[in-house]
Parts: sequence; C-alpha cells; structure tokens
Amino acid sequence: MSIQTIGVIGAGQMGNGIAHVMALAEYNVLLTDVSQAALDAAIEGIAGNLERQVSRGKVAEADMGAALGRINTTLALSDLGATDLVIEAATERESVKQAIFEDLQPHLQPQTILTSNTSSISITRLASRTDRPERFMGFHFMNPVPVMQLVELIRGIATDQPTYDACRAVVDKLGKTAASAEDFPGFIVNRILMPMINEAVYTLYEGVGNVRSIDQSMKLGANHPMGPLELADFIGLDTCLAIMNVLHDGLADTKYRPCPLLTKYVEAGWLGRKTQRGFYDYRGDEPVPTR
Ligand SMILES: CC(=O)CC(=O)SCCNC(=O)CCNC(=O)[C@H](O)C(C)(C)COP(=O)(O)OP(=O)(O)OC[C@H]1O[C@@H](n2cnc3c(N)ncnc32)[C@H](O)[C@@H]1OP(=O)(O)O
Ligand SMILES: NC(=O)C1=CN([C@@H]2O[C@H](COP(=O)(O)OP(=O)(O)OC[C@H]3O[C@@H](n4cnc5c(N)ncnc54)[C@H](OP(=O)(O)O)[C@@H]3O)[C@@H](O)[C@H]2O)C=CC1
Repeated sequence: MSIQTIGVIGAGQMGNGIAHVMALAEYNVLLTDVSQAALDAAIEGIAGNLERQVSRGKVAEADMGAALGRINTTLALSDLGATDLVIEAATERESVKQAIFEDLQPHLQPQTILTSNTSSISITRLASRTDRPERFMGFHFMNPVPVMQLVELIRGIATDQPTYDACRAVVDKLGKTAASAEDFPGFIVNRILMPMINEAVYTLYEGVGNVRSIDQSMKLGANHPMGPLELADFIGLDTCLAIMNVLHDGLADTKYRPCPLLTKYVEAGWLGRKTQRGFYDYRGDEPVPTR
C-alpha cells in the first residue's frame, strides 16, 4: 500500500518531531492534539528546529518552507479519517491511547494502518481493542526524532506482513534504520535503557552520588552523550515512570520497581524539561541540579 498522508496524534515532543521528519520526507501530515496551544507550540517548535537545520546546512531553505507547508493541524480527531497511516504519540497511558483508538476508528478508511509510538505498552493488547489488529503495529521513534537514527518496529501477534512492509518502507524513505523488536514490555531500547535510568535515580536516592556527580560519571566514565538524570529530564519523568510501571507489571520482577524518588518528582509535577523542573531546574540561564 502506498502511504502519502500521515496522521499524527499528540503534538508533544515526539508528535512534533514525527511531523517534522515526515514532512521533510514529502509526506502530507495532519497533526492533532487536545489543545490548540499544543498545536501552536508544535508548529513553532518544528519551525525553530528546521531553521537550526537550515543554519547548519543540513536542510535547504526551500525544503524547509515546503515541509512546513505540508503540515496541517486540527483539533478534530475525525479529520484523520482520510489518512493512509496514523501514528499515535499521545501521553504514555494505556487508557488514553485506547480512548483515542476507539474515537478514531469509526472515521477511518478500512485500509488505513494504525500505529502507536508507545515506549512500552503491549502492541497486541492495544491492537486487540481496535477493529484492525492485523493492520496495527508499534512504530517507535527515538527522541529527538530529527536526530536519532533508529526506529523500532514492533509487530503485535496479529500484525500482517503488508502492514509491516508498508511501515518499513516509510522508515526507509525517512533515511532512518529500522530494528524489529518482539512485543514484550519496553521492547528493546527501553527494556535496557529505562532500568539504567531508574538505577541512576536509586543511586541518587541512596546518596551514592548527587545529580551532577552521577551525570558526570556516566558522561565521562562511560561516554554517554547525556548523563542518565539529564536524559530522564529530556525524555520526561512521567514517561520514565510510566515505562518502569509497564516493565514492573508486565515482567513481575522486583528488579524493575520504580524508584520512590522518581515517583515523588512526578507527583510534584517536576517532569523534567517540559515543565522546566526535574532533576535539574531549567528556569535560569543554566540548568541547576535540584539535589
Ligand atoms: C523513551 C523512549 O521511548 C526512547 C527514547 O527516545 S530514549 C532517548 C534516546 N535519545 C538519547 O539517548 C539522546 C542522547 N543525547 C544525544 O544523543 C545528544 O545529547 C543530542 C543529540 C540530544 C544533542 O547533542 P549535543 O551535541 O549535546 O547538542 P547539539 O550540538 O545542540 O545538537 C547536536 C545536533 O542535534 C541537532 N538537534 C538537537 N535537537 C534537535 C531537534 N529537536 N531537532 C532538530 N535537530 C536537533 C542539533 O541541531 C545538532 O545538529 P548538528 O550536528 O547538525 O550540529
Ligand atoms: N519522550 C520520549 O523520549 C519518548 C516518548 N515516546 C512515547 O511517545 C508518546 C508521547 O510522548 P511525548 O511526546 O514525550 O509526551 P508529551 O507529554 O510531550 O506529549 C504528549 C501530547 O499528547 C497530548 N495528548 C494527551 N491526550 C491526548 C488525546 N486524547 N488526544 C490527542 N493528544 C493527546 C498531550 O496533551 P496534554 O499535554 O494537554 O495532555 C501532549 O501534547 C508516549 O507514548 C511516549 O511513551 C517514545 C519515544 C521517546
């Protein structure tokens, strides 16, 4: 099946990045969210990121204008009815995602492929609540989407080969690399990455190091581009906690128990960069550790 128009649900940091790369690859994009403010912020963010790519010679100025022209926004989920592929990138909560698919389904063409950018939730379970489990799969981008090379492709138990092939062709057209992962909690990247981040929070909680020493240790001692606490703030602490809960519930092993300090930050609404405060405070000129 030929994909030309892509619907993106959720205009947060991932939805915004997905719309950006799809438009640059000449797909028409229809981006939706529950708030107009989120849609406006996403368009502004995409324009800013494209401008940076133009200034660094990564994108031609004319391509930037054309890409922005290919992105339309709407508050009405039903407008996504005419798209060929839908990528859901709303909040990492199963009930939110299920409600979106339920509301969207009656408006979709029968052949439309439904996908989720979920970081951890069972693709098979999400698919089973839709009218098209064979045309449903996991389409998992990494953050920041315009920079990261990998896309994890996750088949649910019922996903058919034409659906996988169509999604694979989109990844190829983006110039990114696909990795196939089986449908188990956290798939590949987050099964490995998130326990490391959670362990960094335990290291902080137990006083083994402070925020700065933990991040510095992993940057200078293990050559990670960002320290684990800086990365957690970048991903979003609510998303990190949601992923740990999926690993803990789905694999029933205490090694995945979320650190109580991570829970406390989320309860405080200190979700990282997106709320200006997490393991660092971003409200000043330089990020300042909060512990
Ligand atoms: C939670 C999940 O489900 C899965 C996940 O995504 S886990 C998270 C995975 N991501 C990571 O681990 C990211 C780790 N961090 C990094 O790789 C790097 O710190 C980083 C790429 C984010 C930034 O790199 P940096 O060297 O510190 O910063 P900076 O020089 O500003 O940026 C590097 C490049 O990225 C570009 N960039 C950064 N953010 C961007 C964005 N949002 N859009 C477009 N370009 C962006 C910059 O323009 C720059 O481009 P050039 O190389 O052409 O100059
Ligand atoms: N952050 C990361 O590094 C990565 C995240 N992901 C996954 O991508 C998804 C999105 O994450 P991310 O972009 O970081 O999250 P954000 O919190 O940045 O964005 C989520 C967006 O979805 C919106 N939203 C919530 N409910 C609905 C709804 N019913 N319909 C439409 N939009 C809705 C939110 O609006 P509001 O704020 O008003 O609630 C918000 O704008 C999650 O599943 C996450 O696990 C995948 C890879 C990496």
